[in-house]
Amino acid sequence: MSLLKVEGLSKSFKGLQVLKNVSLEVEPEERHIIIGPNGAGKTTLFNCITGVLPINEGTVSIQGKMIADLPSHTRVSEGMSRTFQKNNLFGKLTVEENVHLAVTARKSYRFKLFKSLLSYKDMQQESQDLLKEWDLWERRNQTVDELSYGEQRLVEIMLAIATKPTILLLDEPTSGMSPAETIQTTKLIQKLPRTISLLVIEHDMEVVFSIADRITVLHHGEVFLSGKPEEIRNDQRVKDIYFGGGALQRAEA
Ligand SMILES: Nc1ncnc2c1ncn2[C@@H]1O[C@H](COP(=O)(O)OP(=O)(O)OP(=O)(O)O)[C@@H](O)[C@H]1O
Repeated sequence: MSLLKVEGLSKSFKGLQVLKNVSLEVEPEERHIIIGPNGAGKTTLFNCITGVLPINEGTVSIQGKMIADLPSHTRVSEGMSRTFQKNNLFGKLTVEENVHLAVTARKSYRFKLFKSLLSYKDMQQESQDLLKEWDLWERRNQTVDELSYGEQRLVEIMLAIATKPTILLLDEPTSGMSPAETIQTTKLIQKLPRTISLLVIEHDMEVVFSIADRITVLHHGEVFLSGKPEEIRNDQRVKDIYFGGGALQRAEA
């Protein structure tokens, strides 16, 4: 059974149809990347899957459970977590305080009946482990506002991981990052445990091809093609219509 299944999803804004009959699946352990030009509807698709926007038609399910009518915040308890294109962090708090809040929120949400059993030390340890795994240990006492944009994006991914998702949606995780930060972030995403399935929007083709098990091409709000990275890379229509050859050729180099 698919972990995430989207079927026949359509979305319009005041008569402008932005998504048309979109269907896609994410299998357990899969790393599924969505590509497509600006305005193709990628972020709108994420907003519909995560419940930030209501959908007009179609279904969204996680492990067979229909979630299209669930409010956005309750989808975390179904194992879904996401990052946004714009940071969603507490800028005046330190990096460690941000991660600690995310860990605490998850634990108190899942175990609210047993609050007295929660160990502050366990949560602190979990926060510190995350900071080390995500190469942010040296930055732990700095406020988020003091970090570079790329580091802030890294913190945001780390906070999404702190909710212990089974499926993680990353919206352009490397956008606005320096080349070095992009390489670092790509490596960290590659190192994520396979117990976290990924659905990722990404423009950087080198990042796409170094992460993807499967790629879906979205074009004018419709699924243009979906397949294994090599099928997408070698598809002449994708090369011609989408990238004019350039982006894919750079990724091949
Ligand atoms: N809230 C909204 N109201 C009206 N139109 C919207 C809204 N959100 C998105 N759109 C329109 O929907 C279309 C798809 O936008 P979307 O941001 O989903 O594309 P995208 O593929 O994520 O683009 P990008 O790669 O630039 O982030 C665009 O034409 C956009 O103007």
